[in-house]
Amino acid sequence: MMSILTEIIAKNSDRVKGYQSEQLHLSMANKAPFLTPTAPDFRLIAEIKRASPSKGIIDATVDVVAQAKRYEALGASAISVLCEPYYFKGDFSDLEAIRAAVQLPILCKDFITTTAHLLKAKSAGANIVLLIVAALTPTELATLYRFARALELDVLIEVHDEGELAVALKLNPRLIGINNRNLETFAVDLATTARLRALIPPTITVISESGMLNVPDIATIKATGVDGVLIGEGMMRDADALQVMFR
Ligand SMILES: O=C(O)c1ccccc1NCC(=O)[C@H](O)[C@H](O)COP(=O)(O)O
Repeated sequence: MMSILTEIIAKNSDRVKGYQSEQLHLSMANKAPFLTPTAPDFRLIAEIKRASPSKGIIDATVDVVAQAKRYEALGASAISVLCEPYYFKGDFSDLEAIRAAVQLPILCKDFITTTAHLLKAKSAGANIVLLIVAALTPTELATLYRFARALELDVLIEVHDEGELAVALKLNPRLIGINNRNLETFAVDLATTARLRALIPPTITVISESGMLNVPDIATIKATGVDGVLIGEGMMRDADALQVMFR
């Protein structure tokens, strides 16, 4: 059976190939870095997510700029924008519109497998990109990581288990994301964060990703000592209920 990651990457291959021939305007400096010494102890990366493979439609008609401004007002440290169109109903135009409207760092949430895709993310205004260990060979990951860093992008390297974490740590990264969602079964296990967090040196900023829907979920994750959380569905459904954890 094809894994969902393989399926998503295959479905997007024509879109991604198109980035190789796009004329892009690149502004090199990262004017909104995520990894700053003044960052709060516990950060929120709030995600804009119309739909997902695990949940279907979440909010197909969301005003992405209004939602981003809401996240900024309630204390988010960064905004994650899904740019994948087929499974998440996102688009790079969302990222560009949000970039024009808010000052916060923006994470380009996409399934990046090529350097042209990194250039596309940079030119759209992203400050952070996601690289998923499970979607890349170690050599591809290293190449894309170095290319992204040369573009002055922060890189969130996403891991799901100890094996992927060992691959990520070889890059001496500054930022690691622990995904609580098993991408084969879509099952969420928040204990994944506690297990893997204990294996990551304290110099690395660690973000727990996925499956936090309410304040007790976030409190459970905060108690593991991670530096922040990335929340999509929970923020789309009831941002006001969760903001108490980030004030
Ligand atoms: O969310 C999914 O169903 C999903 C399925 C397959 C690959 C990736 C997927 N999600 C991408 C993400 O990383 C999440 O959007 C992000 O961690 C936020 O998750 P959540 O708070 O559970 O919406």
